Order: sequence, then structure tokens, then C-alpha cells
Amino acid sequence: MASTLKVAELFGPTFQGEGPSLGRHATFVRLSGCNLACSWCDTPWTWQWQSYDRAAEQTVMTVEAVLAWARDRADLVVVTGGEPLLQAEPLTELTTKLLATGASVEIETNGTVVPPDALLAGQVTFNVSPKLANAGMPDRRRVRGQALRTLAASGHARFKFVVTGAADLDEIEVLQEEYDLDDVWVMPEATTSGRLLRLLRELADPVVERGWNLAPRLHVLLWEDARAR
Ligand SMILES: Nc1nc2[nH]cc(C(=O)O)c2c(=O)[nH]1
Ligand code: SF4
Ligand SMILES: [Mg+2]
Repeated sequence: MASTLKVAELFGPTFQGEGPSLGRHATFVRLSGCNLACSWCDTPWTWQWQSYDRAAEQTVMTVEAVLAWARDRADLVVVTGGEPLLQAEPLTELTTKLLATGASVEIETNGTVVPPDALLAGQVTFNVSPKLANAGMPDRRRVRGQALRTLAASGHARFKFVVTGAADLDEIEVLQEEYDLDDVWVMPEATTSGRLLRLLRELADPVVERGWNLAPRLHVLLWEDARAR
């Protein structure tokens, strides 16, 4: 039987709006389902089935159909969610086939799931966003040592933290020390350009002092909270 993925949205080309590849021409595969429940989640239609109609928001597609949609659409394919690693097996098949077309592939993950060896061994880049206390869940749920250590040791991960103010930064420092995270990016929690700019200005000096990277959310600057941009 053909392997399938639960898909929330296919969109692009657009720009990678977050993290170290910010500004790159990219196309997006947004997978459905998440194992966390962040209070400020900007994609609740991928998992919040009390508020969203699962039958309307989730489409089961074959890996081949997703591949046919994504291939040759952009040099960079970003797979996001939800939490894409909840579908590790078909995700590995999809990304392996995408890489074989010559595309670069990034997976956005919340850093709580250990990727399978076949995915770690390949050329996929992981944009890992471990969640801080500001997401409103206990740390044992959102911080998973084995997953963070495996990702950090893979040589294919960079770490992007969603921050609601400068007071969150000490928490990142603790995680950086404990899990040996060497490529730290800070991103404001904002779905409007006004809040985004205010937080960027608040964060700039303290982030530069700590030797970290700071990036906005380009799609929010351009299109505010529009879906599928
Ligand atoms: N343009 C754009 N860039 C993104 N980078 C990560 C995204 C995400 O939702 O995970 C995202 C998104 O939704 N849009
Ligand atoms: S991990 Fe991402 S998709 Fe899941 S609830 Fe948190 S912000 Fe939303
Ligand atoms: Mg997002």
C-alpha cells in the first residue's frame, strides 16, 4: 500500500520567513497533528480539534502526490506543522525523494521527538524550536533531553527559540548549556508586524550581548497573520 501523509496545507513558493535561511525562496509542506499545545500556537488548525474541523483541515495524501506537488517548485522545501516528526516514516520517504531531485530540505520541529536514523543520516536540516515556559506547558512535556541531545549531536540542527520578551532569555541560556546547543536563534512571538518590531527592538541588545542570532518573521512583516504565506 502506498504510504501517506496527513497534510494541513501545501503553499508556496514564498520566502522562508524564519531562522537562518530567512529570505530564501522556498515552498512549504505543512503536516497535520501536534504533540504539544502551545498557548500562542499560530497554526492551531493543525491540531486544535475543539476549535477546528479535522475533516475539513486534514487531507490524507500519498507521499508521491506531495512529492509531485513540491518538486521543482523551489530550491528549498520546508516541511513544517504541527509536528512533522509524528509522521516519521512517510516524512523520511518524502524528504529522501525531495533531496534526490536536488532540492534542499528543512524540517521545522519542536524538538521533542527523536528523528529516525535514516533521517538523521541524510542531508536534511532541522530547525528545532524547543518551547520555553511562555508556551504554557510543564517543562517535562516540552523539553525532551534525548531528542535535543540527538538533534544537537547530528550536526544538522539549528535552534530557534520563540521569545515573548527579554525575560525569557535566561531560560535559553540554561538549555544551551545543558544540551550543548551551538547555533542559537531568537525569534519574537508575534503575528502582527507592530508587535514583531516592538519585540525585535527590545531583544536586540540583550541577544547581541549573549552572542546569539536574532531574526524577525519575514512573512509576518509582509503579510501579517495571513494563512498559507
Ligand atoms: N513564509 C513562512 N515561513 C515559515 N517558516 C516557518 C513557518 C512555519 O509555520 O513553521 C513558516 C510559515 O508559515 N511561512
Ligand atoms: S509545537 Fe508548534 S504546532 Fe505544536 S502547538 Fe506548539 S506552536 Fe503549535
Ligand atoms: Mg509557524
